[in-house]
Amino acid sequence: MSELSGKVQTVLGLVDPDQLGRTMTHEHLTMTFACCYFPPPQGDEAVAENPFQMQHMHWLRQNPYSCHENLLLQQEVPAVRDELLAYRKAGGGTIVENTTTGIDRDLPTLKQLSKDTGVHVIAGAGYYVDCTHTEATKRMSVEKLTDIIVSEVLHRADGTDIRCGVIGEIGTGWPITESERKVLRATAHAQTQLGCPVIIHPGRNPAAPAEVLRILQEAGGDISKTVMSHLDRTIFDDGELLEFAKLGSYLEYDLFGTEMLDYPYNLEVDMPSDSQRVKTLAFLVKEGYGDKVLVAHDIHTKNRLTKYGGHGYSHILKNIVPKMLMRGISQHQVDKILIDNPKHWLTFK
Ligand SMILES: CC(=O)NCCS(=O)(=O)O
Repeated sequence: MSELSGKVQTVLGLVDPDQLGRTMTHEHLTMTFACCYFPPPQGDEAVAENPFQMQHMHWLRQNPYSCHENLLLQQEVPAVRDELLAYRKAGGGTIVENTTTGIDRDLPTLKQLSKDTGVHVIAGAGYYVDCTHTEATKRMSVEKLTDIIVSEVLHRADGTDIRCGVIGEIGTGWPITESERKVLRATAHAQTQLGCPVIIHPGRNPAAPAEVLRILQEAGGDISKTVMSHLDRTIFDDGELLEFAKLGSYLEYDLFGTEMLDYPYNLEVDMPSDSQRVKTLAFLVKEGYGDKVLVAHDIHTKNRLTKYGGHGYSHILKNIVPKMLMRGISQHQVDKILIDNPKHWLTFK
C-alpha cells in the first residue's frame, strides 16, 4: 500500500480526508486563459481595451473572453488571497485548483495562498487542451506522458517540491485530437498506478463526455473516480443526462455564477442560469445520483472576482446553498455534494 492510500494530497502535503470540509472541486486561483481569447463583437473594440470600469461590467459578463486583460487571472494574487479568507469565513475548507500544463500552473503561489489563508488547496497534474500542447508534448509517447503525470503526483511538479493531488483538468476539445487522446490514455495509465482522482474538461458537444469516458475506460481508467466537468454547458437534455450518468463518473456543475446570453465558443449553447443549474441538481438527486454530484464556480477570468463586482469563490456557499434548500434539496444532500462526494473522490485508493 502506498503512503498516499487513504489520504488526500494538498500542496502542503498529505491530509486526512475528514479535514477537507466544504470543497469546491473545480476552481482556478492563478492561471492564464489567453489561449481562448475570442475577438469582441464588431464596434466593441474600444470597450474591450479598457473594460474594468463600472459602466462596462455588464459587457464584461457577456463577453468575458474578448478582453485580453480579463484572461490574466495570475495578476490578481492579492485579491484571490482576500477571496480565500472570505471563503473560509463563509464555511469553505478546500479548493481543487484545476490549472494544468498549458495555462500557467503556478504551484509556489498555490502553496503560499494555502499557507496564508488556511484553505486546503489541491493542485492538478497533466495537460490542458490541444492548442496549449507544445510541439514537444505532441511528440511524446503515451508512456512518456504517463511517466510525467505520475511524477507530478508522486514526486514533484514544475521543478518545485510540490506534488499534485489530482490529475486534471485534462483538456479535450471536440472532436478530440490525437494529442488529447494520448494524454487521456496516459491519464488512465497513471490513475491505474496511483489510484488517484481524475478530472476532465470535455469538448463542447453533448457526445464529448461519453467519448472521453470510453477512451479512459478502454485504457484501464477508473470511471468511478473520475469527474466530468462543465456539464452545465455540455449536456442539456434530461434523457441524455441520465444516459451519461449511468456511465458512473462524478457529474460536475461548475459554472455557477456564469450567466451569459451568447456562449462564444458554441453559439448553439444556451448557458443555463444558476436557477436552472439548481433545478438540474435537484433532478439528479431525485433520480438517485446524489452521491455523484459536485459543484464549483470554475473562476478563470478576472471579472468573476468580487474585486471587480463578480460573484467570487463564496457564491455557492452564500447564495446557491440557500436556493438548493428552497428547491427541496435536503441539508443532508447538500452536505453530500459539498463535503462527502468531494472527500470520496479526492481520497487515494
Ligand atoms: C478554464 C476552463 O477550462 N474553463 C472552462 C470554460 S468553458 O467555457 O466551460 O469551456
